Amino acid sequence: MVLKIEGLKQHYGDHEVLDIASWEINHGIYWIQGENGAGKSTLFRTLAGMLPYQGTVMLDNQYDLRKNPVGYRLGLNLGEAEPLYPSFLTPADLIAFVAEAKRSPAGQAESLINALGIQYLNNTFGSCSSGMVKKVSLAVAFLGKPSVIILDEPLITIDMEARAALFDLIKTYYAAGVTFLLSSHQTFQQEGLEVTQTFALKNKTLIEFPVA
Ligand SMILES: Nc1ncnc2c1ncn2[C@@H]1O[C@H](COP(=O)(O)OP(=O)(O)OP(=O)(O)O)[C@@H](O)[C@H]1O
Repeated sequence: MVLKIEGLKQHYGDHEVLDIASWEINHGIYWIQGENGAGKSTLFRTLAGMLPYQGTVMLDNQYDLRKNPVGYRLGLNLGEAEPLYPSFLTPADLIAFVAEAKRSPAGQAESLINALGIQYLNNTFGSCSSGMVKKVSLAVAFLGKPSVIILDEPLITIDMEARAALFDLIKTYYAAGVTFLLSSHQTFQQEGLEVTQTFALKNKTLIEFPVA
């Protein structure tokens, strides 16, 4: 089991967004669909350990998000839908910082930077285009040796070249054993990406999609 959720509840104030009794996945590429506001980003942020939650989240049968936060966080990366970084920071600073935190192997950051065509590494985020910020956030999501990479709306704002590079990266990392959770309002099919299973986030929970 790569990822297992039990009794997961999530709310903002009185507004309950997630109520997932049980969900588990093995190695694969999973497409998480859902209407605007269904709770996809909330689920991903919860799985990334960014929000307090009720329930249990377990990675690789051994890292409980609450009990083994360091092992868990080394094993699961999130690329946010609309990443925001301090405007004074540079992509070079951010990538170096995350590479160290995620214990990234030598040369990995450079190869991701090249693959995604990230330029102007030493200009501040304040002067980067939104597509460039997104590319940096995608590179950062691959750093280290994660077991799971979650990419929330990975296709927004990036150009065709970066899109092709991203799908190559997903295929390469998947072949090396990484599991992906992807959300997108566009289909992945035309990119030649074989999705293991599709789920829809509906009525606060994850259901197999299409429903049999
Ligand atoms: N920080 C927050 N505080 C309060 N409510 C929030 C917050 N973030 C999200 N919500 C609410 O939680 C619900 C789920 O939002 P979420 O962003 O997780 O949905 P989503 O499925 O990712 O939507 P989209 O497809 O539009 O990105 C929405 O009703 C949203 O208004």
